[in-house]
Amino acid sequence: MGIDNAITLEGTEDFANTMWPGGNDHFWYSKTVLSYSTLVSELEQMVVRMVFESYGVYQHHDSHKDSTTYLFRMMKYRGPEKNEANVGGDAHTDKSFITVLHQNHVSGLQVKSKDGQWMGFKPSPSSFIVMAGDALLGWSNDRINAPFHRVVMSESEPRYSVGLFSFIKGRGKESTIKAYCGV
Ligand SMILES: O=C(O)CCC(=O)C(=O)O
Ligand SMILES: [Fe+2]
Repeated sequence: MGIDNAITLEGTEDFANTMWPGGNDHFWYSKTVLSYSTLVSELEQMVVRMVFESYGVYQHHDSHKDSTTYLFRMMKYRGPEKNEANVGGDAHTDKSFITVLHQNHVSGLQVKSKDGQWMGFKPSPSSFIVMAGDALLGWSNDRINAPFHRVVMSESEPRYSVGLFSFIKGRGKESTIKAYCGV
């Protein structure tokens, strides 16, 4: 399930109205998603500022920020039944510029290293995972890798995760690092 324009009240209310048509008690939901997405978008923006700064293109940061939109997604993965194949998620890279993931205490997310090893980790409910997506790979002219990742469920408890995905609206190659610096 995904919510477009997740850092605007219109976006979160649109979603709540679709999920609970005619209901008027879902305002708490829109407000909760809005405040979560807004806070996590500040983390995303801090990472973007660091990236722009480290490549010496900080002067382009404001226009990038103005054209950023956020998608919020909630996920639930149940534990596998006996002898059942993986019930998690297939390996993929994200289409986003940056993805910020947060989850409960049940492990399952694995990230593929550049040398092809799948790496799992012990999750912490007070940590966030920040990952580059395909749009950042393209923006950086292949300097920043968008890692393959997947969810492999082995525990019986359900795994809950939420993701905030940033996207750049309506921008093409004219706003990539190559266009800024020629490399
Ligand atoms: O559930 C997770 O932690 C990962 C989800 C994911 O990879 C995605 O939604 O693109
Ligand atoms: Fe993903």
